[in-house]
Amino acid sequence: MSAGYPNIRLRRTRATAWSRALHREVLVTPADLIWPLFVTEGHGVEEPIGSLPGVSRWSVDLVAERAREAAAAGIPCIALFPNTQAERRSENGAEALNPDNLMCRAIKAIKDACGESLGVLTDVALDPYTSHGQDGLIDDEGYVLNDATVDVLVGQSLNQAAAGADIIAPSDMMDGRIGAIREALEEAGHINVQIMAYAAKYASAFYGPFRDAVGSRGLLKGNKKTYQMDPANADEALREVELDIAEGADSVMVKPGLPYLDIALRVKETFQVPVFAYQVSGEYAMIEAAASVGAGDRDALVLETLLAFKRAGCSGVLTYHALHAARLMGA
Ligand SMILES: NCc1[nH]cc(CCC(=O)O)c1CC(=O)O
Ligand SMILES: [Mg+2]
Repeated sequence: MSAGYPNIRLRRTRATAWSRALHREVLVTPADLIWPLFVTEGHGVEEPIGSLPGVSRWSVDLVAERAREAAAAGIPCIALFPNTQAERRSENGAEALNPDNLMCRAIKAIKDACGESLGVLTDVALDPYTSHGQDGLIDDEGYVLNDATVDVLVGQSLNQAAAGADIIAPSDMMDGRIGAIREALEEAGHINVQIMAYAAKYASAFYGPFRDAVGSRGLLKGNKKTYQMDPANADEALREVELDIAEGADSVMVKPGLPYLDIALRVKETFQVPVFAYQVSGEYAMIEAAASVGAGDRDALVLETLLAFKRAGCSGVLTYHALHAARLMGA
């Protein structure tokens, strides 16, 4: 008698819906989702973003409404990104340090609206504030300066924490910024403000629509390859993660998402820390484009990709589909 077929038939457990449900290895629920939201000036303003169909920038009053909807749908956390007006952008991104900037006003409005029912994650990097669209301070050749940038990022982080941010998420990829930010938060008494490090962030072609959303695409000359990672590298991602954990990160992120699932899995298996993936703007646009030409069912595509992140060991996913997905799961 053979040890395999026909005694072993892997199709047995797949034969019925109840059995498939019983044997499912991972689940994705609304509690796995972080919803990125774009903020713009004004009152009662919604600005659709052309390259991100279905995603808009919202004025502070309306972003607080979106946040309430997220909490009601069971989403635990939102992520905020500001579209800073051109006249408030500058060479050194000083608006990032303004305690009354768009970001800080949005944080306060959301915390007022939602209190402890919703976490607010804030992006730390200078690209929404610089006139050149780079994430840091640049020298005469346009090279992004590491240590001088870290000093500004520390100030930006303290500014966001003072406004009420729950999770500081540095997306700049400067060396040493997690340790510097952690130390400053501790000194300022923000001992329970978390840091989610964009630890393994790649110089990716999938960020285009995001740069439209924050208004930096037209400003950016060149690329971000001197600080974001080379898509060819995986071992290097583990070194990035190891350092950020040692410097005090509470959780780490891999970005983009689906094309880098191998990185997420290796990080999880190597370090056993909370790992998040950012399913970025270009990935969202790809799913929307596929669905719009009938190449796949939108809802099924969305849910399948979210499940893939859970299978790869992620604690959660930043996705522009979050509210829609949470409602699908609740249905
Ligand atoms: N600090 C920049 C930043 N923070 C989040 C994203 C991309 C997110 C997305 O594409 O959805 C980017 C783009 C970039 O590095 O140019
Ligand atoms: Mg690093």
